[in-house]
Amino acid sequence: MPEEVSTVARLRTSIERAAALHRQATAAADAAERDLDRQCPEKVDADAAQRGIVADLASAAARLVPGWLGAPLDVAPPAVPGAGAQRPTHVRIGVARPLDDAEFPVIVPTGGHLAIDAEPADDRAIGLLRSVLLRLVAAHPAGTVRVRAIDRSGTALVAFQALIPAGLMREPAINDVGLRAVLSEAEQWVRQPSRRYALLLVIASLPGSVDDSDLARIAALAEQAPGTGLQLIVAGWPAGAPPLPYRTLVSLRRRYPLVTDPPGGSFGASGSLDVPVVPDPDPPAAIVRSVCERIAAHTESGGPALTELLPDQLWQESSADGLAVIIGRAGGNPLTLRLSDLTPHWMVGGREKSGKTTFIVNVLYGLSTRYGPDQLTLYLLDFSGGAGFEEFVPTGGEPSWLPHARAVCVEADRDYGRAVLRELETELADRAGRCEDAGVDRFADLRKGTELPRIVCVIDEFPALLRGNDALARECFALVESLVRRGRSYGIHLVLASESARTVESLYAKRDAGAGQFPVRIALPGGSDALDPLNQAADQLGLGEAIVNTAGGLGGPAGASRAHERRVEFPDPYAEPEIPATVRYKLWEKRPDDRSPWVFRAGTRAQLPAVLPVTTVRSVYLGRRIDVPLSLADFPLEDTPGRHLAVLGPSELGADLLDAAARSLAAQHRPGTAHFVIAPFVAAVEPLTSRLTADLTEAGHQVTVSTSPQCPERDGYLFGFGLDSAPGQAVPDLPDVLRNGPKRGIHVFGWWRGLRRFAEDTGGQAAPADVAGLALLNVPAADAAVLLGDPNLGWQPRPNRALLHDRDTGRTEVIIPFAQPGRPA
Ligand SMILES: Nc1ncnc2c1ncn2[C@@H]1O[C@H](COP(=O)(O)OP(=O)(O)OP(=O)(O)O)[C@@H](O)[C@H]1O
Repeated sequence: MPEEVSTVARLRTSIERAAALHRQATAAADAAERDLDRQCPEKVDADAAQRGIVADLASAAARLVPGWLGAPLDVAPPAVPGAGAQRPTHVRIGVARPLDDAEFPVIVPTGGHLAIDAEPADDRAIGLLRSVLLRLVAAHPAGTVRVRAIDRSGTALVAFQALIPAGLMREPAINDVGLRAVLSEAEQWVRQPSRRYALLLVIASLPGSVDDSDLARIAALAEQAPGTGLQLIVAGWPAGAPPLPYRTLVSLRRRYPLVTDPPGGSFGASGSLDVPVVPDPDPPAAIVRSVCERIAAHTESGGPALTELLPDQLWQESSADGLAVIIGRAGGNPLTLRLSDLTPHWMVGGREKSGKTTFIVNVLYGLSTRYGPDQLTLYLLDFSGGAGFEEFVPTGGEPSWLPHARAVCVEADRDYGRAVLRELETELADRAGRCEDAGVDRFADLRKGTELPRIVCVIDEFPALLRGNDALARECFALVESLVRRGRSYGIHLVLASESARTVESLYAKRDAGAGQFPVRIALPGGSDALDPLNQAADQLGLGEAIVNTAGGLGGPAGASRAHERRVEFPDPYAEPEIPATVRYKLWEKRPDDRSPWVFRAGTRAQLPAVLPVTTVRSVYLGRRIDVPLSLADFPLEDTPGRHLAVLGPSELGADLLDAAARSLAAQHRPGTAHFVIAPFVAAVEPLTSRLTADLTEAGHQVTVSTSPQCPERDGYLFGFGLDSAPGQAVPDLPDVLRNGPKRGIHVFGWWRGLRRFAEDTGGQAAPADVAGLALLNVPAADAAVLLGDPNLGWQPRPNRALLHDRDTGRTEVIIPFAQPGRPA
């Protein structure tokens, strides 16, 4: 709302300025006439004064309509078309001649519309329309204006045709179907205007079948246009229809052309400009064609492309003193931004779909082409819910990856985010130790004696990681704060992006963190909160534009030049998707080794790998730990009392966990050296236990299936599926087996769907002493806290996660449990 108000206010100011010029002209002409009427002896002087005023008006107008906007169009072109740096605010429509030999330009604001009203056969209307269109097309910075036209004849705009292949204009609509398509597009524009482009809706003539509802839609567009970059230029508006809102009318129906007040302004009491007006003539078609061809050529090579951000040769730079990357174009030139001691971390803000991921992806291509993997390591975490970094990891159809990437979190999970932050903190401590040993305190100095890559960790939508007040959020917060504060000295850099960058304020609100740690702020559309609250530089950005501020987001005095702040245009790398695809492939081909990044997808099931580690003490493998390399979550089977595992919770993953445990043990035994006793107490698990039995038997193991299971005397494993359904006591002497089994090589693995039966079967206690391993699936939080004797446990059951507790080591961790192949995620 405030934006609309200020747009309307600006519109009004510029209109009033134009109106004031005209009022002065009228007043001057009136004064001159009065002087003449009085047959004043000073008539000659009055004429001179009047000419002086007209000359002043002409030069004032010239300032508002420089170059193409105001110059006569039938002579040599006034300037290179499309080279303007600013959007036009006014455009000339003709000249006013208060005296036969003195004239000044008549100009109208581009924030309002232009309606031209003439007899059907009067060619002056279409000539004026073409003249205004030409001026606007030529004066806008190349490629920043789009033209949509409606022209029943289909021929009025042929001279502008070169704009069509350049994507700046479409074939004019010639009938009501085309008209409605154009109106729909303009309505969409008004709802979601681009700040990068202006839209000219040119109506050279309306189709004969146009009806009142079409006219109402056009009028509504005119009404809603101010502030959106949409301007209507309309010839042949039906005489009986209500006037278009916000328009200046040039009426050519009368003997003398009449120009009405511009919207929001007034020439005087009559409501029109009371001096003779000569509308601009039709511009020569050759000039129109040449302007459009040049604009089209500019446009094709106009917007920045990904290739502009990339070096000619891969991996030529050293990161010892910092990382540098071209992020886009500012004022037509490439703009380089650094991750270094002075600008260690960047913060990127922008509303949903403002191009944050695109901006970051550009930066990643720029960095990874300049620096080799020995100079740069990347950690990429996407909490935005998109698939932002998917292209950097192997996928089904595309085996390549970014060789610099160590970990890529495609579907975010706070546990994995914390794992990455912990790894970075460990790395930071290691580097700090190395610096101390070497007696240096800058990364650049440490690098003199050793090869060590700089690390860039990108966290898209980082507030998702820090939000909340649970232990995990607090730990992440502390880790980010530590990395922000100390990373610069050890070559560790953060790029944090968010829709609401304010979250980060709390990071540096703490005195010791210091706002200076985030000197680089990058505000995309809607990303003003990445800047200082008083800095409005990002209020008017379009897609593909950003404000880059290297002074912590601070603006400066109004009107002062800001050396620390640039407006940047950055490319859409997917505009030509084969370019990033080729770059990725080249980088991958040049990879120094075959280690692909660790890829984390929160919802993806984990499966028992075919090859397991060889260890002195046998372990069961139950899932993946949520650490950076997603290491195996194991439960070692020492021979001490209680080395058994209880899987708890009704989730069907309970059976899968026992299955993984059995298979992992089978893989560690030579055939014939272990006895597996399988006890399926619930019908639903029988397909699974049948497959398991068959596979273990095929591998040469001794397998007994029974619902009245007996424990082997030595070296055997009992797997009870759904023990809570077992009639009476499922396993004779279970408490004794639990206590004394392990020293005979006997271990029990049981899945109880309810906690009470588990307690009864294992000794009647809430936290049985003789089962050291607990894997909790969907066990309610309160029960879990009691079971583990930890009121601050904070375990919340969730899909595809289990809580693994080893009473003997005291370790409790969230794991991704192994699931049966084909188990839906
Ligand atoms: N420079 C650009 N030129 C043209 N289109 C662009 C440009 N940058 C981004 N876009 C387009 O804008 C859309 C949104 O971009 P992107 O996904 O990068 O935004 P985002 O802010 O990361 O979104 P989200 O809020 O989902 O995280 C995409 O369709 C993208 O192609």
